[in-house]
Amino acid sequence: MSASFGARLTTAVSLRGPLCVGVDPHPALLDAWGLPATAAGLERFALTCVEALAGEVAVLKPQSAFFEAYGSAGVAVLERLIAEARAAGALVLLDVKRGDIGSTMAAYAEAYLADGSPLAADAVTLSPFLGFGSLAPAVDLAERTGRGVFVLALTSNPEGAAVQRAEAGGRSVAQAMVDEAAARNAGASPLGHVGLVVGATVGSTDLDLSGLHGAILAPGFGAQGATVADLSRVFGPSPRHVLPSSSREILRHGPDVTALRAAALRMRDSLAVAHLH
Ligand SMILES: O=C(O)c1cc(=O)[nH]c(=O)n1[C@@H]1O[C@H](COP(=O)(O)O)[C@@H](O)[C@H]1O
Repeated sequence: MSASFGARLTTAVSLRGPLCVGVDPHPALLDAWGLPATAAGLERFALTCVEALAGEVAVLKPQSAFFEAYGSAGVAVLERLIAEARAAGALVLLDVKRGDIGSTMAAYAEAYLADGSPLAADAVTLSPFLGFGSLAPAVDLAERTGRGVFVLALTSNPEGAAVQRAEAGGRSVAQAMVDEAAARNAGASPLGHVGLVVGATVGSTDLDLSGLHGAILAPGFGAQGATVADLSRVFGPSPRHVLPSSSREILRHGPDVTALRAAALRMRDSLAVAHLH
C-alpha cells in the first residue's frame, strides 16, 4: 500500500462519514438472526454484514474473539470477512487488543499488519499494559505497510478508570499513552498512523488530546449507553478526528440487509449534529 493509514482513513471518513461499525457475532445475535451458533452461521452473519455495510461505512471492526471461538473454521471466516469488506471499500480495523513483548509482539505484528498475511487488516487495536514501547514492532510495521494501530487509552468499561486514570510521574497513564502516540505521529500529514481508543462513555477525559494528530476510536455507542450528546461532553464541542463505533445497536437490525444498512446510515446521519471533523 502506498498511502499512509492516516491518509486512507481521512479519505474514507470524508467520503463515507465518521462511523465505525463493529462486527461482533455474539451467540445471542446469531440466534436473533435465526442462525445456528456454528461456523456456517458465523459465515452467513459476516457476509450479511459485508453486504449491508462494507459499501457504505468508513470502517468495519470485526471482534476477533467471536471468530476465534469457532476455531480454525471461525478464523477462516474472519479472513474472508477482512478480504471482502476491504474489496467493497471499507477499511477494516481488526479488534484483537494485542500487547506483548519483543519477538512475540513482532509475531503479532506480522500476523495482522504485514503485507500478504491472511489476517492482515488496515489497522488493529493494541493494549499498552506492557508499556507503550513494547508495542513498537506493531507501530513500526504498521507505518511501513500503510496500516494503523489504535492503542487503548481510556476504555469504555467501568473497570478501566482505576488503571488508566491513575497518576504516574505527574500525569495519568492515559495521558502518557496520548503523549507517546503524539510523539509517533509528529510531522505526519494529514494524520499519523497511531490512533487511540477513548470510550464515548467515559465522561470528562481530563486528557489533553490537542497534540495527538491521530484518530480516536470512540466505542460505547448504543448498547453501552453513550449517545451523540456524549461526544461533545467527552471530546468538546467540535471533536477532531473522532470515529464513533457501535456494534450491537446496529447489528440488532439484521438479518435483513436493507434494515441493517438503514440502521447504520441513520446512526451516521445522527452523528452529523456532533460536528465531527
Ligand atoms: O477496542 C475496542 O473496540 C473497544 C474498546 C473499548 O474501550 N470499549 C469497547 O467496547 N470496545 C469494543 O467495542 C465493541 C462494543 O460493542 P457494543 O457495545 O455492542 O457497541 C466491542 O467489540 C468491544 O470489545
